[in-house]
Amino acid sequence: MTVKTGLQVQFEQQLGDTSLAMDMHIPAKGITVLFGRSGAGKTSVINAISGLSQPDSGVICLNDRVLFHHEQGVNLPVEQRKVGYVFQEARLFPHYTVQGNLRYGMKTKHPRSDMWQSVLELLELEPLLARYPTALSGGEKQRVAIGRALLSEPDILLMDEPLASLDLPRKREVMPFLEQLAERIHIPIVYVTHSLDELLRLANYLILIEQGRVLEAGAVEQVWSSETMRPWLDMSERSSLFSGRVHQQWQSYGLTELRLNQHIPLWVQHYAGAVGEAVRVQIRATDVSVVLDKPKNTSIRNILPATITAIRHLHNDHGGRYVELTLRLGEQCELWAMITEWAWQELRLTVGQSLYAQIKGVSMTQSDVIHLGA
Ligand SMILES: Nc1ncnc2c1ncn2[C@@H]1O[C@H](COP(=O)(O)OP(=O)(O)OP(=O)(O)O)[C@@H](O)[C@H]1O
Repeated sequence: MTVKTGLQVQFEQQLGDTSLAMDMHIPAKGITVLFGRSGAGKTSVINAISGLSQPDSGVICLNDRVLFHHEQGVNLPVEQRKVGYVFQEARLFPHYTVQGNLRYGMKTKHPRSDMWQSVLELLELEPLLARYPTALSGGEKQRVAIGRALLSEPDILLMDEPLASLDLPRKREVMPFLEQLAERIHIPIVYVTHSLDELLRLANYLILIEQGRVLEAGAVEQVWSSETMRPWLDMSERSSLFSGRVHQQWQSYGLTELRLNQHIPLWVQHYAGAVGEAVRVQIRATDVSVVLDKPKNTSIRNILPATITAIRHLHNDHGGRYVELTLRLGEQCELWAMITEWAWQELRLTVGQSLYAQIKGVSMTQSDVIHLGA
């Protein structure tokens, strides 16, 4: 195996009746989400990386450090792997204050003050330092657990469903801190989740796992639109993901113009971001319609030239019939539109046909635009 930066994971492991055969590369920076059904093998990957379990064969390398190499007999113990681990439950020591919990995992009792300070600031922990865990909310506990993991100065951060035990308001409270992590912490972050919402908000890179194997891996926008993702998304959730940037603000109308994949303009409801800020945009297939001739005098603000690249007939359990169109907007830029069978038939749509995609600016709200970085 050639040494690349980031994490190389290739191993086989028999766990009860399950045979795992994992092979993946995790980028050196950003959040990599491991996604898949219960029992697919996500936690087993985390355990193999951290050293909590030992594969039967294979190699695990973090940058140029070998953590596990079956043939060479290398199997670094957990404490030498420089791994930060955040579990579903915060697992704080109840008899220590937040400050005591944070100091617990630190290598030196007198850490570099800039490190201590930046973790406190990143996770807004300063006001909590004197409290005991019993006086913290679930979300606050998780922020302390993340802080404790970061203060151990790890080379990689592993997070196994860190929001799963929190209710929705607490999840929303912690999510912005997690979004910040990818921008501010320059180590690989591996994040296990079942939640599509967490995946959409946090993943830079996505690895789909099924029955102990990697089904698909790549940039989240690319994996999201792959066939492998289809079983996860019911019709109302079918959507396209784009990376883009804030291009201009039109304050008097409360609108923001984004540019998708650098050049495709998209007006959305006001998004509070600076010009140039990187964003991810989710466009639901049910919010996209098509028209053969460029419309005039229309209320719709986004009218984009497109070509049909695929047509798929779908039906739901309630007898509803739909047609899903894949529309090419530009190089590596595909948009889905969901229309009725009736419209498909009347417009005589065919693959290769040129037309216009229409997206109502008012249907694109703050929650569809996700901050990615400056
Ligand atoms: N120690 C073990 N002994 C026997 N089987 C195991 C052991 N650990 C895990 N397994 C099995 O290996 C498979 C993968 O488990 P793993 O916990 O990695 O899945 P997962 O994708 O993380 O699931 P979940 O999302 O439910 O946590 C499962 O079928 C599980 O039952």
